[in-house]
Amino acid sequence: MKLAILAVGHKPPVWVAQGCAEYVKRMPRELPLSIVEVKPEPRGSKSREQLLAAEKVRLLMALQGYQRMVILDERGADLPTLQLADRLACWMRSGGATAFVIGGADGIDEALKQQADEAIRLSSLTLPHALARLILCEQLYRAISIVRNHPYHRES
Ligand SMILES: C[S@@+](CC[C@H](N)C(=O)[O-])C[C@H]1O[C@@H](n2cnc3c(N)ncnc32)[C@H](O)[C@@H]1O
Repeated sequence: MKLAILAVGHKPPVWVAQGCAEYVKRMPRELPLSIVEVKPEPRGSKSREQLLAAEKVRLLMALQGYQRMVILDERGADLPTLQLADRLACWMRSGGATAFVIGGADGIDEALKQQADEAIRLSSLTLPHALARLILCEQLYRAISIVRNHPYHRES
């Protein structure tokens, strides 16, 4: 099964890119993780709805070929790490590529959110999208480590 993070945004800071690259590299061969950057709509005189609608079109293009869409949203469901690992194992059994969508500075279009299979949050805090990307990479690596009984994750 393949995983991808579809992130609305330009190149993140170097420390985010390096951190993400490290976790992408650590992912096992049977669960490759890629990061796809989706161009943000240029900010200007457009309304938030117009910006998000334009970004939605680009996200829908990028989502082609993925069978499962998981939206990252601070208002999404709480998914503790062990539950994320359970969910990941379940997705791996069902098969199909999974895309995680991270919005840009203004978030994600409401209609696109309604189309998602799941909406999860990493915290109840609003995170900058680059940081959300890095945390998600680490949590996906942690989750697959749990699934494979790798000692990266330690229970207290
Ligand atoms: C700066 S935030 C956008 C905040 C925007 N005001 C909103 O209403 O969603 C950019 C993106 O980062 C992700 N994000 C930010 N905080 C998050 C959190 N606590 N959990 C999951 N994703 C988060 C979401 O995908 C969000 O669309």
